[in-house]
Amino acid sequence: MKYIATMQDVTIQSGQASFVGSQEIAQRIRSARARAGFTRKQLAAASGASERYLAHLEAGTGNPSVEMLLAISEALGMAMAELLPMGGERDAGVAHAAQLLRRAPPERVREALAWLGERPDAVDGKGRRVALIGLRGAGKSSLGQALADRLSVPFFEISKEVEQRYGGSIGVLLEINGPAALRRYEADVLRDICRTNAAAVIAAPGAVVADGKLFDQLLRETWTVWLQATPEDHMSRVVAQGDLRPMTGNRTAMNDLKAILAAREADYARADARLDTSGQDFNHTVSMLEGVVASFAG
Ligand SMILES: Nc1ncnc2c1ncn2[C@@H]1O[C@H](COP(=O)(O)OP(=O)(O)O)[C@@H](O)[C@H]1O
Ligand SMILES: O=C(O)C1=C[C@@H](OP(=O)(O)O)[C@@H](O)[C@H](O)C1
Ligand SMILES: [Mg+2]
Repeated sequence: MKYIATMQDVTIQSGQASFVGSQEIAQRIRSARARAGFTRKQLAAASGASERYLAHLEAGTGNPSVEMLLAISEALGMAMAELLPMGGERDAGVAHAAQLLRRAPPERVREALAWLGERPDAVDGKGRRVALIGLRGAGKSSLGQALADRLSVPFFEISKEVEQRYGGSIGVLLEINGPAALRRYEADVLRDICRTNAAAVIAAPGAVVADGKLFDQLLRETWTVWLQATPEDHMSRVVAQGDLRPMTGNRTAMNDLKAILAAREADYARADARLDTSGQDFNHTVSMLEGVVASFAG
């Protein structure tokens, strides 16, 4: 087995092996897992690592093999380099610039691309397609359908389209074919919706930001709106629907929800617009959303 650290790097702290960079790898795995909305158990199942082993890695006391880091990064839908200190870049300046770009709003990224001589994506590539993003309970499905009705355009829910195309539930798809297959289905469904509909409202999967490629595709091909709500509203809306999927069997549900929101905030913030849906009734929110969308189309 190959190890990331050489023996000289390994120091023994209270009986556990740790090495230079182990804390940074630990932090990157923790935040990538929160962004993906995986419990430790789910990541263990998807990557083949044991829960106990993941706990060590996330505490900075594990010493992962290249093979294991690769399995974890694939389960999280990211490049292995993203789990390594300095984003896998050898030059600290390039690593810092890459980090800033990942967090920058779309217009700054377009400016940076233009400065580098790259042609930014044409704005009309988004047509009159609107995609709603946000955590479970934000209102992607319900506000999305209501907005599509008001605008008289078709409504698509990416997860439902995937299930239809696959011929089974997302749960079964994940269990049998794995997360990479789900990502392929989502990307194909989005591409086909955009190819065949100049105008549409699309509800993105809640965890869309965890898949960098899919999220980039969505930002390029649709006008995106981040539906925001307080953690309390997210929780009460999901509970009111009787669906406890993200929180099942989890005693620290509210803390987890807050951690997922915090971990995803910078990514959700890349949307073209945001709308706070908390503290107001549903129909008023639909009207506000209509106003936001009108500002895109002019
Ligand atoms: N102001 C509001 N904005 C959005 N949803 C609201 C609002 N007030 C109440 N709700 C309710 O909250 C729930 C949002 O859930 P849903 O649309 O399924 O979200 P998502 O698809 O993002 O998980 C719906 O049942 C909706 O009727
Ligand atoms: O945000 C998330 O991590 C999730 C959101 C849910 O999707 P919707 O918000 O599209 O219902 C569902 O796929 C799953 O519970 C994970
Ligand atoms: Mg939904």
